Amino acid sequence: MNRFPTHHPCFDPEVRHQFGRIHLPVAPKCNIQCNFCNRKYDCLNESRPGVTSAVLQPEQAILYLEEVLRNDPRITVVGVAGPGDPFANPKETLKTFRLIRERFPRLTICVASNGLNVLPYIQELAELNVTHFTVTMNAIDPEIGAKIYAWVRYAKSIYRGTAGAELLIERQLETVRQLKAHGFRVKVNSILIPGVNENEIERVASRVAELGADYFNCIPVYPTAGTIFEKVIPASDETVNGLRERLKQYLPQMAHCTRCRADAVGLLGEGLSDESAQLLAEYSRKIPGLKQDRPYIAVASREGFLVNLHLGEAESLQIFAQTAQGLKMIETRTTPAPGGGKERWLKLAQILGDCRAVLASGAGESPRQTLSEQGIQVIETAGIIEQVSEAVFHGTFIPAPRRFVCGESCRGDGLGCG
Ligand SMILES: C[S@@+](CC[C@H](N)C(=O)[O-])C[C@H]1O[C@@H](n2cnc3c(N)ncnc32)[C@H](O)[C@@H]1O
Ligand code: SF4
Ligand code: SF4
Repeated sequence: MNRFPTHHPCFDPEVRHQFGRIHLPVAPKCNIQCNFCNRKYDCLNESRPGVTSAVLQPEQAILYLEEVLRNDPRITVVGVAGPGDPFANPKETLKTFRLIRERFPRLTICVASNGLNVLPYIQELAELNVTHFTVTMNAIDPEIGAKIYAWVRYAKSIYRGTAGAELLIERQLETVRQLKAHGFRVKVNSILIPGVNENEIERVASRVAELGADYFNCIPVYPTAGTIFEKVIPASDETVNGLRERLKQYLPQMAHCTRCRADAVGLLGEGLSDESAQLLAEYSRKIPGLKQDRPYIAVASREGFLVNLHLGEAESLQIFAQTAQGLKMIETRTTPAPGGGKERWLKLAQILGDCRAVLASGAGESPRQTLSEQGIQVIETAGIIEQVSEAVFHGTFIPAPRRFVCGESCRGDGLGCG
């Protein structure tokens, strides 16, 4: 397969007014904390990296992609750029790429990462014909890196200061080297933070050029509320242009980056239109793989009015059907006793063989996966049974209020507040 398809509006500036890209926001978590980044999900009015109006599951992302591609033939590239890091969410990212390849064998796929956890996946990415890769590198010197990265989480440990920066930088450099060895087109983003790394960017450009990188994107920092660098004054256009002129001796320079949202759609510069935002919201509530031929849904409830029990806590589930007269409770079914690992969920799948979904206020990864393999979708939701069940019978769900994920939107270290 051709490893260098054209028509990437970021890598090939000459096509940027004809061809567009879509970012699929399937990667919410991050494994580092950059002191300029604040990943807030739900703001429609802010157009900056790290923002998305919804997060999609891979299966939802494919349905959404199909609809966008049907309506916008300018889109030739699909990418994952957060809102966190694609390889802090490797399962979701790779599943999304696999589904894209099954459905759209010729579409150009790109991905943007901080480079910390890419190495284990490079071979698979190459096999999936992911062709364009962006690595963000803001320093070569760990002392400077320590001013930019609050923490780095790697192999379940947290590293801070120069130790964290050193680990990250080493892996970023090795990532660029191996990506090139596997034939990717590699762009390096470097965020210019005045007073912190303005003298470092040239070192980054020169090192990654030695490793074979193709393209360099020096991006002025976007001062973002809630971050350590929220008050930093970005470099002037004149300074950025002057720096890019100097950097040309190492690599071709990208000068048309529009610092996109994690859910951007269309030509560069087109953030997220109201219609696209609506579509994204709609698909983020769709339930893929719902077996409509199964008549019932099961509900975990304490009292039979609200969905308010975790699946693992429910000693019994109430079974509902949709009838001409509205929602009707058919019966109650006892669930298998706790313990027994996957066996417990396989038994539950048998008990719920005529159900298309089970609604609970929460569920672990194991029941989700086991039940879904048996054709029963586990849906985390909350609220009045009649309302949420109605939505599920129509193929959509009402999400439970988002739970706080440590380190995701605060500046914490991902280890808890205690
Ligand atoms: C949100 S990140 C997601 C992908 C990945 N985590 C990464 O860092 O490359 C996408 C790009 O946005 C950049 N970015 C995030 N916050 C920024 C800010 N406040 N100003 C400028 N660029 C920013 C990142 O450095 C990265 O190059
Ligand atoms: S790597 Fe940095 S810029 Fe990218 S999402 Fe994580 S914190 Fe934000
Ligand atoms: S942020 Fe820059 S490099 Fe990334 S998609 Fe937008 S224009 Fe392209």
